[in-house]
Amino acid sequence: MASSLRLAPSALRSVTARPAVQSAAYNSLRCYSTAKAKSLKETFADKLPGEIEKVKKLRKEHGHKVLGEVTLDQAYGGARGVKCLVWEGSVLDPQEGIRFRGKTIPEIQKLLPKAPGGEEPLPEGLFWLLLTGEIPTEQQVRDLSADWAARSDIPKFIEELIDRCPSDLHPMAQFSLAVTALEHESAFAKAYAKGINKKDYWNYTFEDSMDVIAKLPTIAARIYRNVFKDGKVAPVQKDKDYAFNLANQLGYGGNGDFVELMRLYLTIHSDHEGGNVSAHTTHLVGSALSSPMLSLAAGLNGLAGPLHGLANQEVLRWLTKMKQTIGNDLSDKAITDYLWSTLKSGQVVPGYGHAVLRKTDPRYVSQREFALRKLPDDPMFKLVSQVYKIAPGVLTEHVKTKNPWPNVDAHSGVLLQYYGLTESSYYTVLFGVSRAFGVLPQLIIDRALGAPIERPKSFSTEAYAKLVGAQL
Ligand SMILES: CC(=O)SCCNC(=O)CCNC(=O)[C@H](O)C(C)(C)COP(=O)(O)OP(=O)(O)OC[C@H]1O[C@@H](n2cnc3c(N)ncnc32)[C@H](O)[C@@H]1OP(=O)(O)O
Ligand SMILES: O=C([O-])CC(=O)C(=O)O
Repeated sequence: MASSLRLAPSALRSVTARPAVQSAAYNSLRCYSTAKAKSLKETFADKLPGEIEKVKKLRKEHGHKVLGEVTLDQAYGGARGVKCLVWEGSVLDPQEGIRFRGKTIPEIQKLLPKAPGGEEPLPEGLFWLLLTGEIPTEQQVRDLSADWAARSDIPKFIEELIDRCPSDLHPMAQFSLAVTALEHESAFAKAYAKGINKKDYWNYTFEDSMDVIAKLPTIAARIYRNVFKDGKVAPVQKDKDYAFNLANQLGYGGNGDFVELMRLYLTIHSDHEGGNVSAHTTHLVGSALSSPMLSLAAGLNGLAGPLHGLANQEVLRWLTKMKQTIGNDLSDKAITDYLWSTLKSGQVVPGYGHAVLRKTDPRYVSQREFALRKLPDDPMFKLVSQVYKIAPGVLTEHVKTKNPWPNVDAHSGVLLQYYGLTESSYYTVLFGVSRAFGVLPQLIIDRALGAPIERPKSFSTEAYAKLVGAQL
């Protein structure tokens, strides 16, 4: 691995050449500052040789050390706790929650650049942080907004593909279809077909990742406007930030609080280390050198499952049904009874529990704080707060659940519905836009570090029995 990790001179040279798509709009936005800031690609390329050396040294000196043992229960139990993935952007502590490159959510809320007059961090800054480990300057973030806006056009055939989807095809299926179809634009796939040196993989992965992220708001908004509104999508405003454009294309750009919510939402839903279904899938599919488009689409298909990202849709539906059942009676007893009726019918309480977390998710906390500031009197927020008071006790009494506390999905829907985005079947698409900000930086890093094809070992039950000395 060691020698294959060195960066080809061609890859280093090409980082300074901006892709043609950045052109006019990009240059017009340079008015934010006259001095040229180092671009994201240059920053990453500068750091790369050091990162490669770091991993090389670590593996050379400690590669033989044992990280832990794997029990038979872990093999049957969804590989919970097995240490076998590398993920640079974030690490999840069961008690404390997520840290992005070592920084907590309150810290990144403080440190990352904001939009003029805004309070929430810009997701552009988070993407920069996840890829490079550095906090970008305001100008670097503005340049990134401009770069993405300049790359945002989607091919006509993808517009038509989305338009031809039946309106009762789930928005996540439409989203995944459109992202898969972006394969047509993949610089990585085209270069690979021609034949490229493996040391150049990251360069094409970077360009594809930037293109995909840039196009997601237009794709996501087209799905929303087709399924739920008049089918018309506003053009991307090239001088505005990413979250503003997403909000505006959805049809909510006139509400500054919703735009701020999108900035927070896209930032906090991005990354949750490498083992969750969407991150792991994107990484796994990418390890076969499938393009970033195909890898992300695979991850989105995983995010669309109800135990993962679709839980945000399930939470709002569950809360709405609860409201229909208990009406205005938000007493402890009414909520307790409803929770037990869900559990006794063999269903999960959506938005509660987690495979790793053992405390309230800090992403839940940051959304709750937003709600306390912006919508303290909203009836659905009051219901969410009351469930937060009661559910952990009920789930503890139920015994089964290892974590009785709420996760990110327990709070996101209530914020969206407050601003009029009530179509819960759409919610996971927004999660998917954000998740691209977490999984694509790692895909670039994977290719830059020469990560191999992923292939863990499996056994049949008979073979495991033999391995542990059991008679079946
Ligand atoms: C962005 C995200 O993906 S965050 C997670 C979103 N998903 C949800 O909110 C759905 C509800 N929660 C769950 O289903 C689970 O807590 C998961 C999928 C998140 C984690 O699953 P696990 O790591 O297997 O949880 P855990 O070890 O606590 O599960 C033990 C048992 O408790 C049950 N359990 C866990 N959470 C809940 C819950 N919220 N309601 C009822 N039962 C639960 C499990 O189904 C399992 O039951 P089983 O033994 O009959 O199979
Ligand atoms: O970490 C997990 O398993 C699920 C989760 O919260 C996420 O992916 O955001």
